[in-house]
Amino acid sequence: MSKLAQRSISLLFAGSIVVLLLASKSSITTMRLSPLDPSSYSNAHELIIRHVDLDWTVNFDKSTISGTATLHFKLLKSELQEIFLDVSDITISSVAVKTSAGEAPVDWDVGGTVDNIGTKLTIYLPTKTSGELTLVIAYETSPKASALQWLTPEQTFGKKHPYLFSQCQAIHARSILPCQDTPAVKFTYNATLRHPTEVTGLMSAIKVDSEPGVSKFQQKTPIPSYLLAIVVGALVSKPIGPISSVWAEQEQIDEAAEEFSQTADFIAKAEEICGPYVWERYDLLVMPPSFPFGGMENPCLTFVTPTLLAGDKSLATVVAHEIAHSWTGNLVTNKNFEHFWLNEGFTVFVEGKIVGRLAGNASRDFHALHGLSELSDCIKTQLADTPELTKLVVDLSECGPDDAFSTVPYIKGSTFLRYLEDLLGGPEKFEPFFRAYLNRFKYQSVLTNDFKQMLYDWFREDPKNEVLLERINWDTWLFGEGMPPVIPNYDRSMLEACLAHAALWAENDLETIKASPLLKQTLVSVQMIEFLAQLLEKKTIVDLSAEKLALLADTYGLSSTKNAELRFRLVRLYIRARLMDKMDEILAFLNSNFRMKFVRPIYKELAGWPTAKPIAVDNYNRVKDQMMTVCAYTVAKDLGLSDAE
Ligand SMILES: CC/C=C\C/C=C\C[C@@H](O)/C=C/C=C/C=C\[C@@H](O)CCCC(=O)O
Ligand SMILES: [Zn+2]
Repeated sequence: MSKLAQRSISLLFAGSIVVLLLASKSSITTMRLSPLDPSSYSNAHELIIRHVDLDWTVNFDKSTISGTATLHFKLLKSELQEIFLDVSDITISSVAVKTSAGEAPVDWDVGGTVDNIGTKLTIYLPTKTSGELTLVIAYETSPKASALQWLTPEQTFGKKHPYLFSQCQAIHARSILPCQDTPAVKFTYNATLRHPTEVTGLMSAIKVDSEPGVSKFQQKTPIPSYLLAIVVGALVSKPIGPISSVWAEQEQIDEAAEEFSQTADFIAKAEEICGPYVWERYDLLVMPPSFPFGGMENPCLTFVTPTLLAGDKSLATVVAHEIAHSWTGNLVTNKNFEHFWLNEGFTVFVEGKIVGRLAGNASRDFHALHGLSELSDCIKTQLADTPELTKLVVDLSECGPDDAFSTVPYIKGSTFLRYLEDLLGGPEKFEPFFRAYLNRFKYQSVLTNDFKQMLYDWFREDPKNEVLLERINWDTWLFGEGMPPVIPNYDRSMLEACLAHAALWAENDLETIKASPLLKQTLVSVQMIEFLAQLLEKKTIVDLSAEKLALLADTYGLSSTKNAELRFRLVRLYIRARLMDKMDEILAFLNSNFRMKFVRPIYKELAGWPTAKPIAVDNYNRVKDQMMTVCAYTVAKDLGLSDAE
């Protein structure tokens, strides 16, 4: 973890920088900021936020949000004298304790900034307190708040109105409000949002009231801070199900409604698997192309990338994934991001079950096998220099969650659950346990041990399971590096055609390929994606030339495809073939969206091609201001640019 280990620390007192230290690796190698969460300063073992009232004004002219956050705490300890909160690039103007008698200002200071983590806000309580406590904090965010992206009208489809959106996971909520920015703590929230009258404001909550320029929201189900979300822009909506509408700019609304027409079916299957849906609404919002992820499970309003708009619903499984989060992640939440697999591995597992129920078990297994291809690619490329990040449970005491993010918790985690399901008697035995686990831990935050303990308690009811439970090598699954230690016995029927096509193109010259009867076989979109993924996995491809890739693109209609997963892989083949003639096409895809899943591997591959690297760096410098902070930061690292180290 050496490259990640360095966290620079600066001390600030009431806004002014006093000392700047660069912590040496050795002085902080075992630093854990708080007992519950290595990525948070909060003393959440001593008090917890139960409810937040936000009064926010969105200032497009300054690219800031200003207003107040009223934090309602429950104290877990008597005689508490200090409260530690997380902040990042926030300017605080006042902190007051609120009682029935009014508001009384209290002392506070900020200090101890750790790179990629943020700053500690200490609030000094005047009298020894116990029970409950309410703090009112008046503040303004920075134009560079890492959770926010501000778009000019020119950067939107409609070109008329500005646009603001947030992405708080994992630890960026601290850049939009002072809080205990740890998933160990859950709170309900109410918000009053003031914004220009011509645009619409939405949040990860139910809209309870609106008048021109003011929208009010209520989230009655407790959420961790990373699920706080806001969007303000020229948005319209279209109903797509009994509890669902899709939101987008006018130009994309019809396309989006069609692409995501299976939403209600996904919800129905998810309820069969997980239990009743508690969030009242499930709306979707199609984001601008700079949204850095495929989807974000913001409660009541999932955010999705426009790169899902393939035209044939082939990428809509991301919506099934986000729906599954309504239980796994949003109801039962990882206590800190070292146990992120409890959110993501569980969600991919449910996503697979939704696919299985709607399209059959062959599709479920194909989906899982495709996940393993993505995992293998990620381990060999993105994580080649940081094998410790291929563990299911990672150590975040030395690096920020954004640095540790990968597909490992998703795919290794879901593979582990499938292994457990197969071992312990299949879906018939495992699903009742799974539902009971969700029911037991709903509204709570959990660690891996909570899951393990419940699994043992449940399956030990039948003594015959003892011998099966003994077979589980928890240590290797949780702390072993690399690919999963056991690959379940998946149905490979849909994969075979992908392997055959990949072998054909990798092992043969043009004439042999042209004559192959395999070319008459039709592959569905998801098989096409997997076929290209398999081709990219090949160590050598015979005659990887412009002609061969032109024939490939032509044969499978790749040049004109709208499918971003296909374009992503085609572009990577162009780079592998060192096709400088294709640089415009490569850059066009690279600049068409800033979803990290796509742009990071492409930049990384360009960085490994000496002639192309300066072009990639130059392109990055030109467009980085259009990226979200997390994307700009991680791509800079992938390109080996020093300011990201
Ligand atoms: C083991 C990793 C530890 C911590 C990482 C946790 C969060 C990291 C952060 O960068 C935020 C991630 C947010 C993800 C949101 C949605 C994903 O499901 C998208 C997956 C990739 C994609 O499809 O684009
Ligand atoms: Zn997810």
